[in-house]
Amino acid sequence: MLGNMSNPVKKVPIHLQSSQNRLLIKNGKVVTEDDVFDEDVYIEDGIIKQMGRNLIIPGGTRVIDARGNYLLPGGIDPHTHFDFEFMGTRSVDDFYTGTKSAIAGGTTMIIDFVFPKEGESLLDAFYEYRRKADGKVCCDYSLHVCLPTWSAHVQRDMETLCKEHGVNSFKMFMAYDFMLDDGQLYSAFEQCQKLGAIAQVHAENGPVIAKNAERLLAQGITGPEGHELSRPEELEAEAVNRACVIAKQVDCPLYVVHVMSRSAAKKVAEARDDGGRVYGETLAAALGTYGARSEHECFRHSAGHVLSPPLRPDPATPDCLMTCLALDVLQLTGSDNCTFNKSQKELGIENFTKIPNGVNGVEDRMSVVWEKGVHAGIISPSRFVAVTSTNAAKIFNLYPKKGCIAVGSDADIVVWNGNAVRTISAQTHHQAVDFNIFEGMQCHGVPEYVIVSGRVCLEEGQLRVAEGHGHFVDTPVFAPYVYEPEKMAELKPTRNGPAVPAVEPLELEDDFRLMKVQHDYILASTHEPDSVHTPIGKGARPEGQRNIQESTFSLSEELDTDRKSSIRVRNPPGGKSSGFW
Ligand SMILES: NC(=O)NCCC(=O)O
Ligand SMILES: [Zn+2]
Ligand SMILES: [Zn+2]
Repeated sequence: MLGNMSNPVKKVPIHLQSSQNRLLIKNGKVVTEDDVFDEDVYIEDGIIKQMGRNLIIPGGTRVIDARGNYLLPGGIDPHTHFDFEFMGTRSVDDFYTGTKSAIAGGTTMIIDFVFPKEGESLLDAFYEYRRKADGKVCCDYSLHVCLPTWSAHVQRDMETLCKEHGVNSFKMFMAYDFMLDDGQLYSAFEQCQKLGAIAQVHAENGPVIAKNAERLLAQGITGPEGHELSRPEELEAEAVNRACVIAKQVDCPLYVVHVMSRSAAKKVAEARDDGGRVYGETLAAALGTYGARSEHECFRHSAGHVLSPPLRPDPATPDCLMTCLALDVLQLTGSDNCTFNKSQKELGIENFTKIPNGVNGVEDRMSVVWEKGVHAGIISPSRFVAVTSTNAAKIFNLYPKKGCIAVGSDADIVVWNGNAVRTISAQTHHQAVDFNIFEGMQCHGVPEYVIVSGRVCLEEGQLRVAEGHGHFVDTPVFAPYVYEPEKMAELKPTRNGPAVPAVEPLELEDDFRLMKVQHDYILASTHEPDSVHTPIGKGARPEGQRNIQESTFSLSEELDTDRKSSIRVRNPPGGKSSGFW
């Protein structure tokens, strides 16, 4: 007997009857950082095994029809803070809710930050984060390590972390009580360079912020509006510049986390023009919203938008930062997901300096970047892939295991419907936090399927994550993209497999078209047929969308020769951006 009403035999969904470790995704448009092409993708045991048409595959393989949709490499969020003790409280999204939400939005890997408590060694803090995360993560993850102090012990632990624990990035703060001074930054950068690691900076001028805050509080400005007033964008730009100058002294690659303003982005561009190995990350928050909301009368609402560096009041900032991503002035997007509920934000109800700093974004980053970038006509789908996935994989030495769809790579794939629309809301998001800075935003770009290491975790709106399914992934030192960029051509996977002979870079004309939008220039990949990619150009924007000219920034009338060559090679340590500003 098969079963009865009191003891029914569970009906097994058809797709689970086939072997769960084999999957064929058919009829999708594979998007890479520099191409879009029609190929099927066959996955076995979590790895992409074959790509092409008319593949010969074993019987019993589950088939997903991705017709009309893109296949994107799963997003890599290089900046999250799950289960983070900070400003007298703890962020509410932990490694389970955080990675679950990431997957719901099309992100299949995160990189979090180990933050040592007072008196705790870097190594003990690292072990503690591994304990917190392993067993909870629903997708793969890696760890950066923060340096809240500087000492010989810290220096030794950095070496151990790099040599024995798969860490290749260290974050230093130029603000907060735990900031390093310039001499300490110099020493920390020097150690990073020696180890083949990447130095990351939170760039703000801490001492000047403290003075500003003191003055504002004395004037009776105690509410959330004091946050941005105490941290104007020139203090961000000054610190970015200082960090770049110090890194240059010791030839250390520098990654500027959360670039939040036009002024700071300009400093990143200048450092890159000057030959510096400098990489800039901006946030979904900075691209999807701006700072006017900190004047909102409701404390929850304005405090909910408090992060550092702050959202900027200039409404042109989001488009400016997106254009910086388009032009490779900035290379990647993170979320800086660091979420606090109403009662936690209220720790600062009488004093804005005590509002726990942080916002959401891990779930919505992909949709926000698609909406404000691709749908708005500023970046192509290929550039979207670069700034949401591939560049993070390259900088942190995870490529080509992560960050691309290629034979031999991990099967972290998103079947992405660029035309479907969803409305972001705290009522429907998967995060633990009770607020969403993107509340009400309509986003084109919805993941139809999210495949994490070969496992289908999202389909038909149903999220089926597995707690503990993810693994810690080592980030080896001396990332070729950072330390030996000339080797990148050898690493680039072909459609048939990982090993390739070096290829000549494409000529500019083959790779991009330069289009004039009234008085502004936009770069767009020429690889997408117009049938799948919104054409960019004067009058070509879908109805109701803002023309780029409404922003207060504009690009130069002509890009100079150096700029063109820097665009051609995509990652131009030293490519010029003169004329952009
Ligand atoms: N960004 C922020 O306000 N909170 C998280 C900590 C940090 O990244 O500085
Ligand atoms: Zn920071
Ligand atoms: Zn952060």
